Amino acid sequence: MMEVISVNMNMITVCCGVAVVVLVAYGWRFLIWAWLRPKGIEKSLREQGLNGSPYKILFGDLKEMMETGKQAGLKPIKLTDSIIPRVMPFYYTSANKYGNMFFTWLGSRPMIHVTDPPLIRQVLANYNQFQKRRGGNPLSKLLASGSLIDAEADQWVKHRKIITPAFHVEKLKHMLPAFDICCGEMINKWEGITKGRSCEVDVYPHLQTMTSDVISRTAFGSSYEEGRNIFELQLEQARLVIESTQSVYIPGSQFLPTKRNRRMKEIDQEVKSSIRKIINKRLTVKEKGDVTTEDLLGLLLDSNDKEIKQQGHANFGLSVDEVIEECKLFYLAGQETTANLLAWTMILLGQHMNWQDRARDEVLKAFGDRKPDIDGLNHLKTAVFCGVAVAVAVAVVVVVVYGWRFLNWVWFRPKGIEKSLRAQGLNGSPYKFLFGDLKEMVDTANQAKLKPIKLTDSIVPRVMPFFHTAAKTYGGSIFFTWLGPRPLIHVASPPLIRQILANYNQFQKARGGNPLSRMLAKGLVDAEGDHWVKHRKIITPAFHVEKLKHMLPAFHTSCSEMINKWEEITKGNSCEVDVYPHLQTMTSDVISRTAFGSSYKEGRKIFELQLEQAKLVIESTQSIYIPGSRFLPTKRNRRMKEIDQEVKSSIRRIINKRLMAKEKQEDTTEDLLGLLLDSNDKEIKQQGNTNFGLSIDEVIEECKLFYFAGQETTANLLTWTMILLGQHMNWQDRARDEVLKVFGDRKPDIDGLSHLKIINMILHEVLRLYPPGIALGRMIHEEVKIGNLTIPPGSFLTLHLMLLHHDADIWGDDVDEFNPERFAEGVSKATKGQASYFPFGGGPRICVGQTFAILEAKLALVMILRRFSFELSPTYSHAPHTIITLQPQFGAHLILSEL
Ligand code: HEM
Repeated sequence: MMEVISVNMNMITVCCGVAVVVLVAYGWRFLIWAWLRPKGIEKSLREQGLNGSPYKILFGDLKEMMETGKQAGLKPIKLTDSIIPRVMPFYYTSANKYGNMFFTWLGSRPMIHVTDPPLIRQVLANYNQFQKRRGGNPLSKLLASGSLIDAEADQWVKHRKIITPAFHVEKLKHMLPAFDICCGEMINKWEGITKGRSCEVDVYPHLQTMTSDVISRTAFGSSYEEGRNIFELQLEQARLVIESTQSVYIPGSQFLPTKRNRRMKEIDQEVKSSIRKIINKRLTVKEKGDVTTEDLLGLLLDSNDKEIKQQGHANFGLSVDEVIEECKLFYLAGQETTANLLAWTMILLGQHMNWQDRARDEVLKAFGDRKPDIDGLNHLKTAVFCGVAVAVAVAVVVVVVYGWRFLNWVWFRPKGIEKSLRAQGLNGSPYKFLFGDLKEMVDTANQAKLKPIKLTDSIVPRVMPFFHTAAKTYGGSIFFTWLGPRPLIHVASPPLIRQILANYNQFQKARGGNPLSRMLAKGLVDAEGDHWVKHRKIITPAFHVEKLKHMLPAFHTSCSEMINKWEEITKGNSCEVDVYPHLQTMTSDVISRTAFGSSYKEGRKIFELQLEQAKLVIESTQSIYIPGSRFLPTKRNRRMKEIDQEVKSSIRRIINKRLMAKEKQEDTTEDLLGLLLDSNDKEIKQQGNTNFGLSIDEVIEECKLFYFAGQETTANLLTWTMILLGQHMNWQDRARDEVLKVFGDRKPDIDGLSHLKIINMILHEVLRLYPPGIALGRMIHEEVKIGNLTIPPGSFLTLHLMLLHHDADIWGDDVDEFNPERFAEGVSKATKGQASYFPFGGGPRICVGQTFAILEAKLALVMILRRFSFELSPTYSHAPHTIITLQPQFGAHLILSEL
């Protein structure tokens, strides 16, 4: 139960709170990065006389770049037009406006544009100072990482030194036959198309195939066929990389086992192992003393060997992995560039026939019908070399496409929602960029936790300081604040809360945040729709009071063990004890026994593992959650997976044992697991299909949930009860009198427990003042009406049980006092008929373990009251706070006196 409360209500108040704390911690850094730093840089650049565009928060010029790019791409240009305004429209306009050296903004980073030749020369000459650009989607590194194009500093020097000889003109000479073959194949194809006549051909793909063929042959020579296969794989890889850069890159997402990621890794491995095979073959040939230097790979290996020999150490050479990366790079760097050069050359010569004629004359003069050789080629003057640099702006465009969406999410949408909520008469805090109210929430919570309060103070301002103030400022029963850019609608109005809880399909459990927390609790508490209906139907019978009867002995054993411990501590006298950890152990023991019965010992081990898991989950939510990071093999992640598997396999073992006993017709229905399996069987038989039952995995999740939902909630209820009875001795005496009257020295039974009126009133009052779950969290997936208000999709809802329970208009002026008398005639009398008391939630999703928890608490109180009198110790500090559930921050120190 308590877990349920935690998961649900505190989805908002706690889990989100943690995320908020983390976000806020980085808020200042973010502000510097997104605003203060760029504005400072802009000022300094302008002071130095540089012109440029004014910085616009976060996105800089991205929007304009994207829009002008899109616009320019809409229509072709005239053959006589300059291509610059079409290819780079934003820079073209900026250069016209700001001169030949200026700045614009790539998001919050300045981009300095240099078009002045001496400056460009200076930048290119100082390769160490002006390094290659980095960042973006790391998947693109699958194409060419660790190679020359990507290396810097010493690494670059080494690679360049080894690779350069392979491209020496003397070596290239030997590659002419390969060029010749590839080009011959293309020309044969064209002849096949034209068949001696004229024919339209899109030459671009042909030229691309030809240049890729050239790389396969020149790089891998005799292993040309394998090389071709590698090229095809690299081509597929390039397509996948481009595809992946067209969706927003989420750090860590490359580790997700998506179809695309798996294929990319497969290709990477296949390419590497193919190249490795070629290299190994080549190295074996080399060892035999055969000449292997006719292709780029051979030349590279040769040059590498020479360098190692010259320097006397293998560190000066390239490793096999580095050679592999260089081979991959040959394709990436050498294929499309050359294909483009040839394509533009053909387009221009197709337009300027005089130049085509001049070039042809020159070729015929130089070679006639001879095969072209290197000397002849060097003497061709007309074949103009035009360097092409086309592909640079792609990454920028991708960033820009998503820039607009982000801006909408972080500013325009929340501002629109705020306007619409206010127009409907709802009050709330003004939206603040990106973080909403997160910073204030965290600051006020931290502040409130610093000191304890007086026993007579209201606990609301300490437990939920921000919402308490917000409720006062914006008018109580419904208002809004901001959880980052998402609206958080706070509801503390009894009819509205009833409406929301009744419509469990429209108002679903809050989701999001760190998915690791789902390792703790899935099952019923987390299910929605039909799935929830099925689970709830199967689980409910296990919590029927008739079944719970049989669990009393387990409650009794666990409680006796705790009392024995207290007796050992007090030794017949009085003694101060922090009862909080004892009560926690007791309630966890109760779950182990009631859930797993005869397998109690294994159950206990499972609980310990779950406890460790909870600690690791809390730890993990205290660092920024990076989507996908849970797949990283960190120590914590590995331990969490280990625990998850161990817990699951332990529960699976218990279940299998139970199923075998069932087959032998032994009675196995004495504990929650047995009852659950029984109910599951019945449902399957009734419906005639296993789909209507729970799978073993689902049963496992429900068992885990028993710990998560039932342990801490009940421990807190008992702890606050002891604290309040230790403070209000008159109520402690009245409770003890009742216990002695009903049971005397008898073992408590279910009938007696249901006749404890005073204790019932006390528990109600404790749950009113100290509900283990202080609020319930919900979220809206589609636009919905709450009362007269239209609430937009994506909103979070917080149903404030605690605010309702502490509302003086409902409970009267003594609202903050402990007065169980108010429940003397039942809950509806106490609430004056208003639905204002929800310690166990409400509607169809009301706590399934409510009776279980109350029975357990009653039995424990009976046993404690009969054995001990207790009062608050002078060392007790009153400091209620929430870590998922409402807990005593500094423990529950009581003086226990044996009776
Ligand atoms: C004092 C003790 C407890 C309190 C105050 C409590 C409170 C709650 C609340 C408020 C909810 C509703 C959450 C929501 O609607 O978002 C809930 C649900 C639930 N509780 Fe409890 N709970 C307690 C003990 C237990 C125990 C002992 C168990 C089981 C052993 C349990 C199991 C559950 C489950 C499975 C749900 C989910 C029900 C559903 O979604 O259908 N709870 N609890």
